[in-house]
Amino acid sequence: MQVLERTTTSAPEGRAADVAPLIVARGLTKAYDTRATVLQGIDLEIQEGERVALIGANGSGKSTLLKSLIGLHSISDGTLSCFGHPVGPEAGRAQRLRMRRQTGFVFQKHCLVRRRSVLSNVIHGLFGEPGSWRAFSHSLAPLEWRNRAMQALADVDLEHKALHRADALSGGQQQRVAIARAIVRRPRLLIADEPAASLDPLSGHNVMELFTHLCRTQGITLIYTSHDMAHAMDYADRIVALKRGKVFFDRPVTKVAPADLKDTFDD
Ligand SMILES: Nc1ncnc2c1ncn2[C@@H]1O[C@H](COP(=O)(O)OP(=O)(O)OP(=O)(O)O)[C@@H](O)[C@H]1O
Repeated sequence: MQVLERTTTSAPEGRAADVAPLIVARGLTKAYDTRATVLQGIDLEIQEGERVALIGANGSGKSTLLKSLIGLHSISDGTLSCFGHPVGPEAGRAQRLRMRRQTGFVFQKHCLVRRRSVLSNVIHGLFGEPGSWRAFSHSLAPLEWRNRAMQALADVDLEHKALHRADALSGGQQQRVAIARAIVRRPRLLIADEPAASLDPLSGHNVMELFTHLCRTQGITLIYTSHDMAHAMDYADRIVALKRGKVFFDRPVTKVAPADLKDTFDD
């Protein structure tokens, strides 16, 4: 693939400084049950085009925050808006669907359908579009969806594997297929929960480089969690550190010192 060179991080070019944030959270609080509050009054604004790394110790609330920000988890208190609209029960079905269409998801376990072709797996990213049953297989999908999926595969440099079975690919290649599945909707926002955690160092590096490339070329906003501090420092514009469900620090990556990272993980 063409994106092996390590690049320096910078905000995407051409971003207007005065546009409304893509995500605004105020006093965001989340409790799964009455015994423990997992997120405690999070204030956060994320601008369009930013790459934001969420870091923190196990159980600090990174995944919960990631999923809450886009309405996959309900919040217990506070306010939250995404794409300029409120997230939560007050958002109607049409609005939730609109939000989903603008968001791509990548998780540590890519959950591809092993026996299906790579192309079909990418087309599965179009479930939720009108006529979704056609997204079941590439042979049912309209030409326009197949073309979009081939373009997404080209973006992750896997066009040549389109008709291979998903389980015939390496772990790193399968994660790139999962990224193609996430970007086939042409999302404004990509949410990635430990996207490189199950990959070897080189494949992990390639996946993070690929995110950087997609964000730069397609203007996608990226929010990802990582336990790998090199992945946080090298591929984000900004780091949000959580400690016991609160924001411990939130600053541009250029202003994060090694001591900040150490303090994040100290008890
Ligand atoms: N579905 C759930 N139901 C109940 N409690 C949950 C649920 N998901 C997470 N938790 C709890 O919320 C807390 C934060 O979990 P979360 O997965 O958000 O943390 P994390 O920082 O992503 O952790 P890790 O780095 O281990 O993935 C933990 O105490 C966890 O047990």
